[in-house]
Amino acid sequence: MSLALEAVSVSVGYEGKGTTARVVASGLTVSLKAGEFVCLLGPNGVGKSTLIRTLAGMQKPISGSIRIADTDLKALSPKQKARAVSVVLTDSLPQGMFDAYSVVALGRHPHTGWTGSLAERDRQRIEWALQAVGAGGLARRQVSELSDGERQKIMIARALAQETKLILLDEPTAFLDLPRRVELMRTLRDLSRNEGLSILLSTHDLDLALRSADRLWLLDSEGGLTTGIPEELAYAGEIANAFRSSEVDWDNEQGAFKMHNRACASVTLHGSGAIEVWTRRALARIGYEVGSEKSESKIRIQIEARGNGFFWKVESEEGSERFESLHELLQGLLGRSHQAANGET
Ligand SMILES: Nc1ncnc2c1ncn2[C@@H]1O[C@H](COP(=O)(O)OP(=O)(O)OP(=O)(O)O)[C@@H](O)[C@H]1O
Repeated sequence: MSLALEAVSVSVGYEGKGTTARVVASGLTVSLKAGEFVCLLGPNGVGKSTLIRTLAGMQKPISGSIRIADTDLKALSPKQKARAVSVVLTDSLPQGMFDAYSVVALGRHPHTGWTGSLAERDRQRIEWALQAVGAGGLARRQVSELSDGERQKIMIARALAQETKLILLDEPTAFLDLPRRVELMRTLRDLSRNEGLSILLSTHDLDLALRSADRLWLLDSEGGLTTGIPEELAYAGEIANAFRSSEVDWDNEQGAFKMHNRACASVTLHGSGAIEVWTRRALARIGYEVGSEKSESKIRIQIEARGNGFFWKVESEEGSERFESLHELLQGLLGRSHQAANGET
């Protein structure tokens, strides 16, 4: 399969004052296949934006070579580059007195003549790009009057209007609410599959990336880059390593980070279905660890069905208590913790 993008031994960073460069990440050898949808993940400040800007030819690599569709990036003229790769940066949302259609039309620049006048084909592509990101209704609105999320969509439509086979996006979901983030990821993934576009996007949305990317590029705080399919990287503990922190633990069964458990007591929990899941989460939130049946926990919580709802029975050395709601259960347990902390019996 041909490669849409290939980086060999690339170091990225910034020219320092004098001769020393500030290297952010080095020795990066990585590629993006045609039609592949890849998410770039990594903790704050590891160099995701720097890498995206470098791969897009907006800043020079400190060393190494970058090829786009088998051509050295350095050999491309600005117009050839604009036909080969489009970029969406979060810090470049459009301002000013333009309507959204005009901003998307700017994406046609590499395809129009020197007058910039739009042919029928250009107009069709602009319409298609607006529809593809669900922004058809925004076309005649002034960009200065759009929300950040709406302007983000317009910038993505502009990149689509540019009609490149390679699209690089830096945190395109940053301003979107959860349903819009899911929609956008799905749209981009479908575009890569249906239109054969190669898409690389950086994101902090780990869960969405795990669920939608064909492959992940994982940049760690030592500047190392690990790539692989999401499930293999998660299972092998690579994601946990890249985001290691004293505040969170990676839960390999849930495929998510959870807050580091500073458990004040252990309980056993008996129940099933969604109510069991949410009871478990509520207990974890107030610092109770749910142990297995074999654990030495002295508190046993049983969830029982009652009519359309549930009640919670708590058995311990102090006797048995019944709580009519999850809220009451938590109040009861917090009362116990408080008494224990004050040495009361
Ligand atoms: N113009 C610049 N000049 C010098 N250093 C910079 C410049 N821009 C960014 N940096 C530094 O480069 C490093 C990587 O920054 P970058 O923005 O690429 O990280 P990131 O992974 O995208 O972070 P985040 O997840 O917070 O967006 C940081 O230490 C940052 O301070």
